[in-house]
Amino acid sequence: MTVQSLQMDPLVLPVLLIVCVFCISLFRRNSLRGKLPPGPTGIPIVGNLFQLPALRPHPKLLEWAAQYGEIFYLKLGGQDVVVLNTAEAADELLSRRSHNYSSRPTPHVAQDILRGGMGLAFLKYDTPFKAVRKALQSALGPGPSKQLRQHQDNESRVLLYDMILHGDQSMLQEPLRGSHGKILDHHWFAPVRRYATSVALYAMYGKRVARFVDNPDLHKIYDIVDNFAHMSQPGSYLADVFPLMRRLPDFLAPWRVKAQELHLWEMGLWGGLVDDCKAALRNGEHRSGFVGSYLNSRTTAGREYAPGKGLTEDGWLQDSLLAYGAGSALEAGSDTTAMSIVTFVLYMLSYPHVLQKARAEIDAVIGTERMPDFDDEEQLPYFVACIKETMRHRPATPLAIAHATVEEDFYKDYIIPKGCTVIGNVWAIHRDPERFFNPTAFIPERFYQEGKPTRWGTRPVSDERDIYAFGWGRRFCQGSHVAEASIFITLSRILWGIDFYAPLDPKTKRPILPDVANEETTWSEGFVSVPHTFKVGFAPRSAKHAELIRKSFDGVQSEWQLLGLEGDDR
Ligand code: HEM
Repeated sequence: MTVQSLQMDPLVLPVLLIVCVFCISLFRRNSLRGKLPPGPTGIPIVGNLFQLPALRPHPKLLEWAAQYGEIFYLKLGGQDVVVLNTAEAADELLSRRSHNYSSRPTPHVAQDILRGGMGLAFLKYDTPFKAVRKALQSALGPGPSKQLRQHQDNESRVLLYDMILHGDQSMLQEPLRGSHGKILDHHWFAPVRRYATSVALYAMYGKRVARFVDNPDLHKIYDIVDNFAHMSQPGSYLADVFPLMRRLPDFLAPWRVKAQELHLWEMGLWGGLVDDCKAALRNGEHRSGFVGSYLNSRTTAGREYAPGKGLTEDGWLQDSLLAYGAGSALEAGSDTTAMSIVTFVLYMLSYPHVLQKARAEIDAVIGTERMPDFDDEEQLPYFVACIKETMRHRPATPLAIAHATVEEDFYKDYIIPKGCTVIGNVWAIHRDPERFFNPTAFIPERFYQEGKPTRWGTRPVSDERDIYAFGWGRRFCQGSHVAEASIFITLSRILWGIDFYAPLDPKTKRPILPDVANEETTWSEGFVSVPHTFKVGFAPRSAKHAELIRKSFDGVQSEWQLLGLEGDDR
């Protein structure tokens, strides 16, 4: 073909251009793939999707961490995924470069449809997210969260009373099912969950949970949490992984119709709680809690009426976004806290010599005339070390919540693509033998120095961190101050005042307990991995302890009355 003939054919130039663009993109893709972190080989189209158990991914990710080291790459359907397995790599990318690593991968069905695009935990890193996070900081930040402590103090007194009342019930009968078929109203997990939900409900809406047996409102909260956890699980919907499926019409996409229905059902609860705070404000009632005070400020700024799911022109959260912001915080704070308390009880029963040492410390500092208080924390370094070691050994969220990149980035020799899911592998980091001697053993002493207060070591600042149970950077758990205070006050008081014991095997006379090391039989699936129910009995440690617990429960009832809050109904 001559230059002359090329000039003559008008189609040649565009075809050449297309071929060039194709070659350049193929070359770029190949060179990019060459620089991706190493990882297991997948199969075409689905990549590694079927190699990773969707509901219990952390053991497999630990296995790959041992094989590939600090960073590895997976392809899950169309999604790039990078997994960070050392504290150094995760701190560098998720904390120090958090301007780029603070977005989220979006589970399409759970976030875009079920949550109407407003669920806080999966909001992209943009203006609405920043506005919600900033607003919530006024209730959950280090300073404001201290104002919640009086309430946590009171609710923990109710929890102690409930445990005494519960006695051996869990050991003597199989747990009765609650109204929605899942909540175990008469199992000892129920009063612990009540405590955690009540604290979060008060922090958000100035209300409390006064009963846990046959309480449909409480069950609805648990239903919403369960449902979201299930629907947001990777692998639940093909439409999450293959975007083309999102174009199917409704009659071929029943998941969309179902998620739309459930969105209305969720809004009934979260929107109703906001409406309730609005009504209280209009009636001139003082309501503590984030939503009440946010609405108060918004009204003063002339934005009383702000329907919608985004932000007003001057940056206030509109009603639906406010409803989901508060609702998401309540969800995030309920089961994580409750199950951290339950997990601690399981570990203390599994390691009686540790329980004995922690209790001896508490007894020596507190005595029998009063209960432990927040101010006692520095005097209880071994006990705090036990909490930390439990959170290290069994973090409630073994993979935290995945982050996502906003822009392409480089780490060492590797490229991290734009829009890549980035998992901070808490499970592998907490089991890194370079960091923790004999990591599978439960040894609170690793965090303990006699005579020195134990730092929590859970803060976002990388250099002061021991453990990563609350995640990283600009997505770091916003409720960590509330969570730590709850865990400290409830558990120090339980160890102080209550004897807890597992049933004994009639033949061996050994306690019947789930094995903490058995992943499948002891721990639930799901992104919050918690113990399956197990039997425990509770009794006051002495008549004196019992009297103090009962008196303080009565005292709290008077306080609820003074505060205009519902009294406990048992
Ligand atoms: C032991 C109890 C808790 C644990 C283990 C826990 C753990 C976590 C983790 C791992 C994350 C994700 C962090 C990341 O993306 O890097 C998170 C996010 C969050 N947590 Fe917690 N949490 C607990 C209690 C609470 C409480 C009590 C509240 C509030 C009352 C709360 C509110 C939140 C919120 C609002 C987020 C979402 C932050 C975002 O996406 O930007 N959490 N939590």
